[in-house]
Amino acid sequence: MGNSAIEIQNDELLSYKLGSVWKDSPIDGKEVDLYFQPGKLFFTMERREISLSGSTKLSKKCETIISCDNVYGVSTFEDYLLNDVGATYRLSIMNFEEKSEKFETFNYYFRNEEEFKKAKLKCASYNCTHREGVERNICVLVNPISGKKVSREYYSDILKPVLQFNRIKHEMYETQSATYIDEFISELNLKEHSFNEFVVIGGDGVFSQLLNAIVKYPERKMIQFPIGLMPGGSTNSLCCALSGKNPYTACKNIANKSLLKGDVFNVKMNDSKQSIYSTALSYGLPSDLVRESENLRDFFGRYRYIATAIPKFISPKKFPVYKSEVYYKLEDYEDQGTEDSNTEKDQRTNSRVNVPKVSEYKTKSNCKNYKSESEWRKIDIDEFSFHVIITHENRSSVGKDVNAPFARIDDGFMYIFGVKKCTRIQALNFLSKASKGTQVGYEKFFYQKATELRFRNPSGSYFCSDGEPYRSNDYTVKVLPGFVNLMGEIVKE
Ligand SMILES: Nc1ncnc2c1ncn2[C@@H]1O[C@H](COP(=O)(O)OP(=O)(O)OP(=O)(O)O)[C@@H](O)[C@H]1O
Repeated sequence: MGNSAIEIQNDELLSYKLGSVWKDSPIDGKEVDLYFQPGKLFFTMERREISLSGSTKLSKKCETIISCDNVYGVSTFEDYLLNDVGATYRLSIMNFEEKSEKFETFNYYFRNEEEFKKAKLKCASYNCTHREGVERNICVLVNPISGKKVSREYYSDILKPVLQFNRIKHEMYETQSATYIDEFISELNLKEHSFNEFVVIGGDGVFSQLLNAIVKYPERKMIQFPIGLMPGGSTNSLCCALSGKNPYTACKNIANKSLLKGDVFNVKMNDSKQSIYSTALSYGLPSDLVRESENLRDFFGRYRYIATAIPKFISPKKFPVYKSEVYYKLEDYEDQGTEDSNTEKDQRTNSRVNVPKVSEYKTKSNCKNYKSESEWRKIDIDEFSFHVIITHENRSSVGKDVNAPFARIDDGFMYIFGVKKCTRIQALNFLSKASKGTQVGYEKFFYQKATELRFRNPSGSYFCSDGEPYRSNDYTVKVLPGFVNLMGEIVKE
């Protein structure tokens, strides 16, 4: 927010006057005119009378500017005050003050009912309570022990005020144990609660638990519910792909209900156990680190992986090598109708409107027709330091590194990437390159796009998926394109 009379007066022709209003109070508020430049600004002009050599002229001075980038909602109210004022017509704008990281609300009281009704229509796209004609009702799941233990704060200080301002119904539940989500979903009575969306404030692990819990009950169609994420966990890889690292951006995507179809993958083990994952399936060093670091969670928190990794890099023992036979299929597809959807999506991004959203647009991943069944091909490497399967770029909220810059959550593919058998020095070299994002060209690095992967690993070996270890040496992984409705936008950094 700022004051710039000249800029606004030049731009005034592009603006729509919402009405003549009292600022802050219908009784003794300042009289101003409220303007709106769609996707850009709300601003007010103060009307003042100035005397010029005996005659009086009306002059206008810009009074308040609110950038749409910082608007988290616009609500309208028809209040009836029990005093002389009678009916009042209020338009409230929720603004995020970046410097103080605080929300503030601007209230404008219309003098004229007709103007208020027109203003309400003009700002209709800011009505976040209803999307696609349906009243929203969100089940918010908060993991109080994940990551830096900020999930509760993210709920009370960011999400809750934004949902309340936008009059979006929600109920919050804190996970009470490691099995809470599974039990919660199995007992959830949708007739009683009528939820139609989920929000997870926590890490990749709880999101994965939710996904696996809801697919167990296909008849309840919860997989159709949009799922929003706020980065309360240690790594928040999926949230980083949807909203970046900033909890406010994540909250805005939830308020907007900005939807995209996210790819996940399905893992089938030799004992026919099957699960759905969203973040990463790792084999080799990272999977050992996850297993070995779990008992350090209480002491080191999100730094437990680093605490476990350091001894591996300084120990005189041989640097670990992991055998693995990897086969992949890459089915080709035809892209249909993506031009329209991209144009619409670009317009949305360019408009810089915050809370309003384009509710329906085709996403890339629902527009694919597979052309041909491809054959299994073997990756020409048998010994690795590690390999990882992901469906998105795998950015962590802790560091600046991006593990798979070639992957996007809605591109319809998964990717296997990793480091071939290497020495300790080469591994350190890789880490240094990865921290600068230059690992893709490194000779020890490899990656392969795939629609299906099959693994044959030494017996007794483990892999880790979404932070959970599994013992299996024979497993198949298949991408499920556009399987889950996620609230977010592809992060471009
Ligand atoms: N109240 C609780 N007590 C003990 N464990 C819990 C509780 N609530 C959730 N959990 C477990 O915490 C684990 C980790 O959760 P989560 O993924 O949110 O955080 P994280 O591991 O810190 O972050 P990330 O997955 O992004 O690295 C999950 O396996 C979940 O089952």
